[in-house]
Order: sequence, then structure tokens, then C-alpha cells
Amino acid sequence: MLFACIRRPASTLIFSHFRNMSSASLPPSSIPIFTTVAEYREWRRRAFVENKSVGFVPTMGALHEGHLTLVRRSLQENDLTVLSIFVNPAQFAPHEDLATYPRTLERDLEVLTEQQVADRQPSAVFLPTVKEMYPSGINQDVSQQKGTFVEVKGYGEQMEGKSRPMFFRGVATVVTKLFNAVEPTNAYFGQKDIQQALLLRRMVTDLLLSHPSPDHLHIVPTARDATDNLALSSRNAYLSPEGRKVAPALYASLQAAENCWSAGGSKRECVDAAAGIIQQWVDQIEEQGWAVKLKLDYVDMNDAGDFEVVGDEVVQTEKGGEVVILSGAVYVDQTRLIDNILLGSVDKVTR
Ligand SMILES: Nc1ncnc2c1ncn2[C@@H]1O[C@H](COP(=O)(O)OP(=O)(O)OP(=O)(O)O)[C@@H](O)[C@H]1O
Ligand SMILES: CC(C)(CO)[C@@H](O)C(=O)[O-]
Ligand code: BAL
Repeated sequence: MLFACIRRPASTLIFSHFRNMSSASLPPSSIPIFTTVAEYREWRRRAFVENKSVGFVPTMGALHEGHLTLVRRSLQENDLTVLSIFVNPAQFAPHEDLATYPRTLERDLEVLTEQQVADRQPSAVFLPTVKEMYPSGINQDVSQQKGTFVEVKGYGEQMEGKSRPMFFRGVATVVTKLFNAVEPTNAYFGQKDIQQALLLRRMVTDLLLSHPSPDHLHIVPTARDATDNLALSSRNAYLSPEGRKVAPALYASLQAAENCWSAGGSKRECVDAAAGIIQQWVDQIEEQGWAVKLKLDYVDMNDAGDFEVVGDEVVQTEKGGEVVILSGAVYVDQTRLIDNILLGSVDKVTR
């Protein structure tokens, strides 16, 4: 997750994005697009009757190869594949980038049409309005909100939750709504947003959801730029050319921490090694006079089961078969980039 800290006035009720989207204003597409839950449900009912499995890929649009990896995995494993595009106001703090979040609907529909695995192509796009998803409106200021929200206590405060305190409440709320509407057999999330994916699996378990069941919520490895390993992300579009050049520093720093951990270093030593790599980049930026600012937000290790922070003196052998999330975030100018590496028996988590 990353965001440009663009200040905008504290919002009131938000209906602006896609507010007036009627089927007449939609770009042409060979894939059926549903903008209302009622229309979608008719389509979904037929899939139930025909006993067809439905794979679901929730997104905020501005599709890139990372999203398409999830789509192709769904095409492989399901009779039908639905992708949603919804920029969810409830997961953006009032000072974050809701207004400027990249919206590229026409291109998104084009690239989706090009996806094919065996004889399967995406079956439907769910493109609800804000009014459809929040019938009583939604205020980005949490203190002003009324109505029903979903909170996964104890899982949304660490890592990303420290910088974005209300983020996971917004995500859990909208994904509950999306799951209720779409009723997927399988759902696919990216490892790039590992805390989000694991928190949602916790939520599905705790709320006894069956569509999807916890075993059917899949986490797919992060798709990266082939040349420099930068994790693909919609908000990479915010980076200047110089910002793009330094953005791979985050993954390089996580790799240094991973090597340190494998070599028997303590959590503290490994996290410091990661911070050292970022500092080397900061020094290089200064020496070269590049017009970009790089700043470490955090690097840490957390248990993948309960998200507890790993103690400073802990070493790899003490964690046995447990999976540890090595995650971090940096600011490249005003854009916040995140990434992570899973340490340990990754298959226990990703499936
Ligand atoms: N590089 C990637 N590899 C695999 N999955 C990804 C990647 N990037 C995003 N996803 C997944 O795609 C889904 C939709 O994410 P979203 O639309 O927010 O895109 P994003 O690139 O993560 O955007 P942002 O820049 O806002 O974080 C999420 O499950 C997310 O984890
Ligand atoms: C899961 C999600 C679609 C909820 O808005 C969003 O957080 C995302 O795209 O990762
Ligand atoms: N990919 C996570 C969505 C967000 O950052 O808002």
C-alpha cells in the first residue's frame, strides 16, 4: 500500500466518484459490467443453479500485471471469474489520495478482455457506485460515521495499521460487503498487501463466512518488475522518473534483512541491516544530486499468525516452522511504498 499525502479538506458524505455512472456512460466492453448488486445477483443465481464455481478478484482498478496474475490464477481454478473495481472511500483517511487515486476504467476493461487461460476469459466486472456500496453514505471522518462497520481487533494496528490507523476497518467493511454481494467460491488477494490478506482470512474465519470459506481465500505471490524487482502497484504511477529509480531500495533492504536472518542474525541486527541499505541509497541520492527524497517509514518482523512483533534478540532457529512477515514501507517523495518477504514455510500462508 502506498499513498501520496495530498491534503484535501475533511470530507463529508462522498458520492462523487462514479456517482453518475449509468450503463450509458460506461466504456464499451465485451465483458458484462454490473453496477448494481441486484443485477449482479441475477447473474450469480444462474451460476449457482448451473453449479459453476466463481473466482473473485477485488481491486481498486488501475490494473497492472499484479492484478492480472490474480485474474489468471482465478481463470485457472474457476468456471467463472469476476473482478470488482471500487475505490473505497472508507479506507482512505481524509488527508490521503482518494480524489487523485488513478482511475483508468477504459484501459482496465481492455486489458481484462485480453486475459485468457485455456478457453476461459473474465466473465463479469462488478463496478458498483459509492451509493450502492454505502446506501446511507460514507464519511471519511470516522468520528462522523454512522452505520455498520467491520473491525478485526488486534490485527489492524501493527505494520500498515500504525501509519494508516483506520485503513483496515475500511478494508474489512468493504470486503465484507463485496463478499456478500459477489458470493465467490474462491477469492484472490496479493501478497504485496500481506497484512490485508491475512486479516481478511481472519475475518472470514471469525464471521463464519462460507463465500469464500477461509480455505478458499488465496494469497498470490507478489508480481515484480523483471529488471529491478520493484513490487508492481497502482500508485507506482505517482513516481517521478527519479523516484522510480530509487523505489527498488525497499525490496533490496528487505533482501538484506532476509540474508541476515538466514545467516543466524537477530531480528534487531537484520532490521538494522535493512535500515542500513536505505541509508546507503539516501547517501547516494545526496551525492548524485538526484531530485528525489527517500525516507524509511519502518521495517520490522511480525509473526504471521497473530502479527505480534518478533523480539529484538530472536533468531531464525527459535521460530521453528512459524512464518514471519518481514515488511517495510518507505516514502519516495510523498508516495508511500510497501513490500514484504515471508520468512519460513511460506506455503502455510500463501496457498
Ligand atoms: N504486485 C502485485 N502482485 C500481486 N498482487 C498484487 C500486486 N499489487 C497489488 N496486488 C493485489 O491486487 C489486489 C488489488 O489491489 P489494488 O487495486 O489496491 O492495487 P495496488 O497496486 O495494491 O494499489 P495501491 O497502489 O493502491 O496499493 C490486492 O489483493 C493487492 O494485494
Ligand atoms: C481489497 C481492496 C479491493 C478493498 O478495497 C483494496 O484494499 C485493494 O485493492 O487491495
Ligand atoms: N492495495 C491496498 C489498497 C490501498 O492502499 O488503499
